[in-house]
Amino acid sequence: MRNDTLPGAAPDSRLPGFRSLAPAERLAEVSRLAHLDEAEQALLGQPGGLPLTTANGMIENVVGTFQLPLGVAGYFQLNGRDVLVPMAVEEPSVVAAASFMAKLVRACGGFQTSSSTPLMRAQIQLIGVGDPHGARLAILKERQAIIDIANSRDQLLNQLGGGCRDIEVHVFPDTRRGAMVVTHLIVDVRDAMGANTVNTMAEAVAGHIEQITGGRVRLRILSNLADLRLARARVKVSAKVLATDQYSGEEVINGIVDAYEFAAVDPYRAATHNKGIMNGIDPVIVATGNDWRAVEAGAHAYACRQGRYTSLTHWEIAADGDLVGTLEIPMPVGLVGGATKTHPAARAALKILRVQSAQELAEVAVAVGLAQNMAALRALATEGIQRGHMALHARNIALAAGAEPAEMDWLVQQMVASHDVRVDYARQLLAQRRQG
Ligand SMILES: CC(C)(COP(=O)([O-])OP(=O)([O-])OC[C@H]1O[C@@H](n2cnc3c(N)ncnc32)[C@H](O)[C@@H]1OP(=O)([O-])[O-])[C@@H](O)C(=O)NCCC(=O)NCCSC(=O)C[C@@](C)(O)CC(=O)[O-]
Ligand SMILES: NC(=O)C1=CN([C@@H]2O[C@H](COP(=O)(O)OP(=O)(O)OC[C@H]3O[C@@H](n4cnc5c(N)ncnc54)[C@H](OP(=O)(O)O)[C@@H]3O)[C@@H](O)[C@H]2O)C=CC1
Repeated sequence: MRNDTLPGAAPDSRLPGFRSLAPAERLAEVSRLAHLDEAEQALLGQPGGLPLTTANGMIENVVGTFQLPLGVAGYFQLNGRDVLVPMAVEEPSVVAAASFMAKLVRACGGFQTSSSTPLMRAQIQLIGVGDPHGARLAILKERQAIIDIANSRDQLLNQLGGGCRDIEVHVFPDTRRGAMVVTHLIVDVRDAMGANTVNTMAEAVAGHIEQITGGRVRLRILSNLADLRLARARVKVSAKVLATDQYSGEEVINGIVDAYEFAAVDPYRAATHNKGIMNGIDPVIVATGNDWRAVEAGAHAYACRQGRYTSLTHWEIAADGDLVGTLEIPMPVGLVGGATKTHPAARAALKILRVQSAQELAEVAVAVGLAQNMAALRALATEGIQRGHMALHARNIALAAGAEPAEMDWLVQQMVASHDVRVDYARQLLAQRRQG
């Protein structure tokens, strides 16, 4: 049984004083809270968290490793459970925004999350049949035989309670290359992302499908539109909690719902709105060694499922006046396979998250995506994105302008106070200071 009340767990989402610590002190604090051992702590503290020998085994033609900052967002509350969220990302204000929303949402009961069974689809493309609808029924008649062949390829997955569960057959009678009959294997991949698992099964059943139909199989590959593997998060936030110094809670709620409606009707806005959601999701996917291209592809394809690109979130006003936000998207992530097992920092990130199944990880990612969208809409619908974002971006600008560590805080304060966060202005300030 997991201990859901960590020693040192904050009564709210703040990690008191955390942001003013040095990185090594923050790591020591997270290690204490997440029970990281000395080896894990040393690994996260070293550049990139990835030894070159391991990197060399992961991809081809390795010449080095590429590093990203790893931050930790304050405690998210998911179904009553406290979760520290590691986020690997290059963009300023993302970790701050996630932490901020974790704090606001906690005051209203936290995130409610759920997820479907981890079902992935593999597609087997069949061509060269004159009677595609007849071929479809012939394949469906062999449903159990096809499932059995698929399952014969992964005994371990079967033992773990997963495996091929069903098939679907889709007919495209009229493509420019003639009729196509596409068989889907529906596979419960348990705690794997599942691409390799289902691809192996798709290749295994191809010969049988050719025998049944007399056609020719071409592609045998998973679909990244993982619409049967959904993770969901919901928040309900009161006007009181959302109010700012300048805007009442009701104004903030109406602003967020207007912003949502804009994204719901206009694909130009929806692309940016959904990018804001992925600002939360991708850093969790990257930190845990998962395939962010697969998650991105699935999310954007899902956003188009009604024939037009639209918002992935929904924002509504409940009967009691509270703001209700929901997000339901494909979340093909794993705890085994891919880099999740080989990248040592990814293993440490999973330990910080204390997730025990791919479904739990999927639920965390979707909650952080919803939080990130809420933070962006709250800022956009009120004072605008630039003040909060640029104040944090100012550190990047100061670095780009060549500030030394001792000059950093001073330079950031100067730029933020004058509402002018630009490299040339930063250089000018530095030159003036250095001239005395
Ligand atoms: C940036 C904030 C949070 C400032 O928010 P604020 O109210 O100006 O700052 P604050 O100092 O009063 O802090 C409020 C809380 O934010 C967190 N926080 C604040 N600073 C830090 C920090 N340094 N380190 C860690 N946590 C921080 C922390 O939780 C803090 O609470 P406290 O701990 O003080 O009780 C807010 O303005 C915000 O949420 N803005 C949105 C930022 C955002 O969305 N960034 C993404 C980049 S823009 C983009 O790519 C997407 C977009 C916008 O185009 C998507 C779209 O269009 O929909
Ligand atoms: N279009 C795409 O998105 C594509 C992505 N990929 C890549 O595929 C990789 C992910 O593939 P994936 O299949 O997850 O990786 P793996 O094949 O490495 O891992 C899955 C295997 O792990 C074993 N396993 C052990 N424990 C479990 C468990 N609890 N639950 C489930 N399986 C378990 C299973 O059996 P056994 O040990 O018997 O194999 C399973 O087949 C990623 O690197 C991704 O980038 C590849 C091709 C295309």
